[in-house]
Amino acid sequence: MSKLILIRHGQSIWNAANKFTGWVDVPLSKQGRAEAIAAAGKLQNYLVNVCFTSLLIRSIETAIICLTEYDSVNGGKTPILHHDADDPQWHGWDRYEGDHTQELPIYPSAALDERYYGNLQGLNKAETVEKFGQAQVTKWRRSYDVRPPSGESLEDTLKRSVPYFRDRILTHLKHGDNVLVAAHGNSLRSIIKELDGLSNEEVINLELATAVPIVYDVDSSGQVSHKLILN
Ligand SMILES: O=C(O)[C@@H](CO)OP(=O)(O)O
Repeated sequence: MSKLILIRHGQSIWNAANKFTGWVDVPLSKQGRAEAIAAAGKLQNYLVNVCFTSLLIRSIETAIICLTEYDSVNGGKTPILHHDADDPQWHGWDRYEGDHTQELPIYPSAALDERYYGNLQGLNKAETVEKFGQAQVTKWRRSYDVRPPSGESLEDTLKRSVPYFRDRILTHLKHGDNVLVAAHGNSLRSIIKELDGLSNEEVINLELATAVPIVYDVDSSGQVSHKLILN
């Protein structure tokens, strides 16, 4: 049985400032780094073989912290980021084959990025409620198929994150790898919607705390059989 570990990044500086963040590439706050270190402690009994993150630094920082605090988690291997070789500015290190006995691959992908928050990005959430009302802002933040102005709905996010999950992440799980996925509130809500079979209405109430690992058991056919939240 493989382990799938999902973790929302630790608190970012804009989480602390209560700002809509989306694709703005804000780093972890000091508290967020401490949360990620605490999460690493909870993962001490889980050996990770491969890791996936978004392109955003808050998810990468969280992954790196989780994978560098304890040798029992990284198996004594060095985590190495494998960047997207399609970028025209790419330096060509993808030609580096690596040594899987010494190195733990981390694959960053835009498919796991936070939901694009459009015109709300950078705005304070409380001030946005004052301006547009709680009902409208709740619709923008939590409904399944309503888009925030010029942004992505959860459904839009699901349409990029879930195929990536099925193609890339589930393939590793079926082959017996334990996988860490460090991503975002809404990219993970969309993946959990699929894994837990939540309806469009049920997912509205799904909230993920920062840096709390969620561990699923996955068998070789890709079936999920157990869910454990490491509070
Ligand atoms: O601002 C964001 O990008 C997200 C996550 O922090 O916010 P929300 O809780 O509204 O999905």
